[in-house]
Amino acid sequence: MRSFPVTDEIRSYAVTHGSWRPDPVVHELKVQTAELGDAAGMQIGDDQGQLLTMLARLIGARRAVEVGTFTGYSSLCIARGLAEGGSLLCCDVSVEWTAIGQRAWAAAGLADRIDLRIAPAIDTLRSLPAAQDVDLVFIDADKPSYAAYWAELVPRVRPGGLLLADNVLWSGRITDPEAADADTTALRAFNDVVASDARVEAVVLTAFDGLTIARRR
Ligand SMILES: C[S@@+](CC[C@H](N)C(=O)[O-])C[C@H]1O[C@@H](n2cnc3c(N)ncnc32)[C@H](O)[C@@H]1O
Repeated sequence: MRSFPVTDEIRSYAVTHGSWRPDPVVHELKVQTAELGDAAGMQIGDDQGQLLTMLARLIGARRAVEVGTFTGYSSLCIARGLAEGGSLLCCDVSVEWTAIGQRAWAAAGLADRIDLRIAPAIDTLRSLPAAQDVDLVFIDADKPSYAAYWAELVPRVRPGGLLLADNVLWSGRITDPEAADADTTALRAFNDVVASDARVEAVVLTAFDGLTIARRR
């Protein structure tokens, strides 16, 4: 088994050898996000963004749901991978952060594909129709609610659809016996829920901050 530390240089090399390289819209979005200070660390990287686009393309996603939008970069990556006529429902509680995203989506010509709901995500998800017609889900919000989001979303994902959950290895703290904070504890419980859920088949990528990819049976 080979593994090595992924430096910024390696990540940049990888991204420039993939499709969907950062363009001026993405550059401006990153500049505005960086101005937020520490919060900017919540934004996914370009390599993960390319993967989101590719996964959406691979399954021909038309209906997608994102839980945790922040300044809209992951949403932009999902939206650009949607099939013609596709739509993305975005859930967040921050008007300030998502306003940055809305400007980027408009500049990228993707605004008409994205429906932003400002409310606690659990309320938005519970208000969705029960129909099993969602193709792709990306969970990247408050960690203690991951299991509740999962419970709402799994029944709504169509067979062959994907549920993705970010940060599931939590910078390695997930296996640190000294780590007993609420987020780490919740992520451990969430990972156990996914691993024992017979409705999906799942893999936990050790890339990024840990990404679960679960395929609905
Ligand atoms: C890690 S950030 C999302 C990052 C984003 N996916 C990206 O890559 O740019 C988490 C987001 O979840 C949102 N959030 C936290 N608690 C929430 C809740 N209960 N309901 C909806 N959104 C929530 C925060 O406002 C924040 O924007």
